Amino acid sequence: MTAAPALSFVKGHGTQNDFVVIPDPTVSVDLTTELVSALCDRQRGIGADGVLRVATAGALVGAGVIDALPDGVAADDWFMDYRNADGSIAEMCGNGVRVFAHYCRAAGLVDSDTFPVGSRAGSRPVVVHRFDAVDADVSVAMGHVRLDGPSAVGIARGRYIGERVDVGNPHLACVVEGLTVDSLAALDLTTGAQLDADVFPNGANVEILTPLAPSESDVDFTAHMRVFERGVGETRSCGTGLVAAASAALHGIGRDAGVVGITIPGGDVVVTVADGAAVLRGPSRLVARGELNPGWAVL
Ligand SMILES: N[C@@H](CCC[C@H](N)C(=O)O)C(=O)O
Repeated sequence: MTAAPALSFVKGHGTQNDFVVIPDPTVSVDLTTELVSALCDRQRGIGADGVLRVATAGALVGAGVIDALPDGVAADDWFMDYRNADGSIAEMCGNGVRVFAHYCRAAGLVDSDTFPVGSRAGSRPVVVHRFDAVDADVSVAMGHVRLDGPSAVGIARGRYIGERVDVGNPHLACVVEGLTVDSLAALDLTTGAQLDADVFPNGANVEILTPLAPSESDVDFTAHMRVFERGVGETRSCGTGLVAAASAALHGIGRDAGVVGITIPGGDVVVTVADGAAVLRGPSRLVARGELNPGWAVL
């Protein structure tokens, strides 16, 4: 048993998908599974859906945290070293990139509103449309979206068919015919999502959404969604999941492009799909900053 180290942190969220941000430019924090789960624990830690370590890609390669620079990522790029609440590593986190970019801009790590954020899935260029110390509005170029065909998931006593979608990380996006906002809200996600392990050997995130409704506003369609995340459980939002859901829903009505506004329990985002790629736009809020005491948890 070891005592958890003293750490400086920032707490932030993107549509209530919340993160403990750990600035660690020298990569001196050993982000073990135990440390990450303690940080994310809502009773004994700060509480969050995940951890975002802030360091350059080059420093993370030098420390052996990542093996090599991922595609398109330069050594000097700020890199989002993302961990799920259970301590597992995921390739990408769309809401995390918004919060990460907001933190980098507000902390003065970058002096431009457009810059690349490194992730294990590759470079994710961002545009910070506006920011202050607390709030920001950020777009993330989420890269290539790959639709891989159908699969099924069991949730409570129901079985849902969805589209497998790779957004750098794996998803099953299920558009449910006849699902209303009320029946979506009533869905029981407490017992998790049972995926086909042969199809998803590394697990996946599962999105359940209402069919696209045509919109008269500044988006083409709207939908409502809930999500069950790999390594976390139900969260109030998932950026990669929103991109997967918008892409699958458009595909389901025979379109490969469109602007979709999606409401999740944590708020609203806009996903623009075109040319096999997507842009995610939404808010970021930096809620608090502080210091964890030495020995704040026993690991
Ligand atoms: N909340 C994230 C996704 C985080 C990773 C996911 N749980 C996984 O394991 O793939 C997002 O906003 O995209």
